[in-house]
Amino acid sequence: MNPTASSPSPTGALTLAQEKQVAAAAALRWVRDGMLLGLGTGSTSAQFIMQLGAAVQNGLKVQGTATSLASEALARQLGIPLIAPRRGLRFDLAVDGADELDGQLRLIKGGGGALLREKVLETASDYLVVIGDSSKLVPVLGRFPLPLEVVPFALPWVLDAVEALGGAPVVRMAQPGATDYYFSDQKNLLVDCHFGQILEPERLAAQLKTIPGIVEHGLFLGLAKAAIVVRDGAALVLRPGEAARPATEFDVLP
Ligand SMILES: O=C(CO)[C@H](O)[C@H](O)COP(=O)(O)O
Repeated sequence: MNPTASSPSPTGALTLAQEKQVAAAAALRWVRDGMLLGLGTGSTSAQFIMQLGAAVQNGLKVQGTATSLASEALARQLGIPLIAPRRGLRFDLAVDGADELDGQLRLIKGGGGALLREKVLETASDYLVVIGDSSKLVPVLGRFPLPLEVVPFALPWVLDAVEALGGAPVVRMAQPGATDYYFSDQKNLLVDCHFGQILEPERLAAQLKTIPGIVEHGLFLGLAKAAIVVRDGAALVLRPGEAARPATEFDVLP
């Protein structure tokens, strides 16, 4: 699982919790009046939602839809206007964390259990920016186990199928050491799968799509248009095929 928020960052300058705040602040600069926003899930997204809430209290006019009940509750508590899913709804910008991202902005998501709503909402977004502390950018995906959202009835066969693909599946429990399962907001199970280094994420994603009972997998491929990660205490903007560059106050969405 991810390092804890109070862990020192690999670059040592800030704690990971402080890095999440820095990444969230850089993403907030991309938000403009009138935008419809997708709100992510997890500790980094919570930082973004809290900073967005403060901006809304200072007069920023946006509306959002959250990728989890937890993020929805946080946004509501902060006074961020929320919109329910409806036909034709598209978001100008979605801001979310990730468990891992590589240089092509391919992601593993779902450590917070919200991968299904995240994929739905981020597919309905014109622009997804991933925000992360310095632990999230990796050369090759796969150190973090790949989460799958699974219909409970299908669990035994999904476990067999994942093993047949060379994975080592672990059903997520409600708490470490608990005997009851973790359930998603949709009342499905989460299965965390160790595949070793995922050298061909597109191939694995296609294979997982053929397994009945897997509602969605945590590989997000071709969805993120940018990432904001923190290195040496500063936010860097990554875009596929471009050199990393410092985030600046002049950044706007392309
Ligand atoms: O995919 C997610 C939730 O389903 C999160 O974005 C991911 O787990 C990262 O979380 P955090 O920001 O707490 O490290």
